[in-house]
Amino acid sequence: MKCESCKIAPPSIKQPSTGKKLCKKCFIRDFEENVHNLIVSDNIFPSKGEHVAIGVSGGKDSTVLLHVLHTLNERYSYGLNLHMVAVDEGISGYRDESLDCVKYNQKKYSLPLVIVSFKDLFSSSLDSIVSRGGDVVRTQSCTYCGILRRRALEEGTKRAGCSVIATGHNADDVAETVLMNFMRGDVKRLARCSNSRTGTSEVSRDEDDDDIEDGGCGKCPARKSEQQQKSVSLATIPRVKPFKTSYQKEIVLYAHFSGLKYFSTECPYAVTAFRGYARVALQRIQRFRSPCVLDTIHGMDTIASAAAITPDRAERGKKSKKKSMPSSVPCVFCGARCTNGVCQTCVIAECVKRENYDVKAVRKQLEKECIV
Ligand SMILES: Nc1ncnc2c1ncn2[C@@H]1O[C@H](COP(=O)(O)OP(=O)(O)OP(=O)(O)O)[C@@H](O)[C@H]1O
Repeated sequence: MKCESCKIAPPSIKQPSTGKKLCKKCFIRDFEENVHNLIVSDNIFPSKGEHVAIGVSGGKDSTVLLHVLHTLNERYSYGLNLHMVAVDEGISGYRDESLDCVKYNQKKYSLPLVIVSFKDLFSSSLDSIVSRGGDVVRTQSCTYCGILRRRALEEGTKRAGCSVIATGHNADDVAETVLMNFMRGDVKRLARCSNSRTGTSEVSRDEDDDDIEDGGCGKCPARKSEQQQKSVSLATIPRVKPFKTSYQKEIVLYAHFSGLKYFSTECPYAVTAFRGYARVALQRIQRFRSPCVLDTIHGMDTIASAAAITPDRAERGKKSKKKSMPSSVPCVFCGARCTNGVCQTCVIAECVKRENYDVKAVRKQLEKECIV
């Protein structure tokens, strides 16, 4: 039997997305070409010379992203200046080990690396936030972590002098997010969550997250300092997902065939959050209808673009603008756009600082103290 692509080498794998039997070399090339095609068709990196911060956790997705972007940047002369940004949340026995992989890859690719830690930014590691917050925080640790991590990733991006963040979110992640937002009836997030490039200045930060369990903007610092004031203009750092249409299974196979070194242990705080239900549902449906992941994404893209361009919808949008879209305002602490005057990241950072994990109560206090 011969590889269905080159018709020369024996096949090593049945490609999960197409069912084609491919040899190792053709599989790798095909994976890379698919990512390149998305980068070109979605104009993911519009400017040559752009400084791109790759969010690297040491896990499989971001390790493969680093390798593929490095490869494609050279092969197709994108002219990108690649940087690595890692967030140390302070999870002992987990993040410290995955950061070893990050450091190994930093040497391998000789790219600049910035590491930002929760301890540095929020004066507490995730371990101590969880141990001080008890069950209330433990059950929502992914939400706390996601919101603060996103803020940290942006701070790292700024420190690295980059204008865009690339993350390893893959097709499975994006399809799960579409389902989650759909099931929550969160139309605003739904309209954006399948975009391969997000984070524009018109969008309220509180509505512009993609991988956070329970909302939150991740865009603003905890305290309004002179240096952070300067960062306000960077509160709109765009984020790109070059793996938006790459299956998780193929990313793992790619890492294996390319001999990439990554950290694969599950985070000790991983809980069965809402995302878990969406994941299980998609996995079950995939057994009967294998393309359902990409179909969900493409379906969402089509609906989102149709909704944006239908003239009658635009007309209705104008008429009902005031009612349907609460206008976004700058957060009083950091200036990032939000809906209530204090963005969710500042609220969460304040919860950590005050050691009061009643998020609603802290929000109320902050609003009372800060919004006249
Ligand atoms: N600690 C971190 N530092 C820097 N970037 C991160 C970190 N954690 C996550 N990211 C970025 O966010 C993306 C999605 O992370 P998430 O934890 O949801 O997925 P994952 O499948 O575990 O990713 P990975 O396999 O890369 O760890 C990662 O691919 C990476 O680009």
